[in-house]
Amino acid sequence: MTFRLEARGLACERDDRWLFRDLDLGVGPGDVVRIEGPNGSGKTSLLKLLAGQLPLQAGELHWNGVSLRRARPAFLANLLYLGHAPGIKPALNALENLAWYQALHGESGSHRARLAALEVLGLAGFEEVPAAQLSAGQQRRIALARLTLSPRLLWILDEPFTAIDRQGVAALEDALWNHAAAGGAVLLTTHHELHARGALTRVDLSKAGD
Ligand SMILES: Nc1ncnc2c1ncn2[C@@H]1O[C@H](COP(=O)(O)OP(=O)(O)OP(=O)(O)O)[C@@H](O)[C@H]1O
Repeated sequence: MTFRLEARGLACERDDRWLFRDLDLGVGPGDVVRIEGPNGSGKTSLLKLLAGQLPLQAGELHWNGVSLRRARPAFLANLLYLGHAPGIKPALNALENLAWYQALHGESGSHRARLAALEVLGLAGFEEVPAAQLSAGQQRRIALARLTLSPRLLWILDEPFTAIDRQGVAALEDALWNHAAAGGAVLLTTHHELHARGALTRVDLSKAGD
């Protein structure tokens, strides 16, 4: 399926300072786009704008040529956004977290599929442990299990490699490139060096503002 997210003239002001201005970018099938810049340059803010989590201060977003103001439901139905924090419920176990997430996003999903996703993420044996009792990396892995469960086309991922060990990093890199090769798209921030296995677009915020 073809799709396209287009951003035109985006800007973000924080504390009387422009983090970026007049920013254009587009993403469609097969694209991996890495947002780069030092701490505080606005990478998370940009991803939040692109994911519809922050109101636009300037510019426009279009999904398949239609303004996001009108296309928001179709856009959200195709978006998987993983924020900086793992975004999981500490009192729920891994299986319950995935079921909760799927219910929240109107996705049907089987217990079996959730078990399989947790196994892929190396959480076999930890499925029923409350997330609060898991390590930071294991908690991140619960969040990342959504990637293997969800059929969504556009992934927006904020520092997805945080707290993940070397083996997990390699598996996640595979998942990102496989998603793009299968016709999906990935927009991400990471301080981890990403090994390009396809076309990698870089958007540098270090000189995009004041
Ligand atoms: N909710 C907020 N209200 C006001 N200022 C904010 C808010 N969130 C972030 N900022 C400011 O915006 C700037 C950019 O923050 P942002 O998190 O987008 O940067 P980043 O490039 O993702 O940084 P890092 O690499 O450290 O994750 C920072 O100076 C931060 O203090």
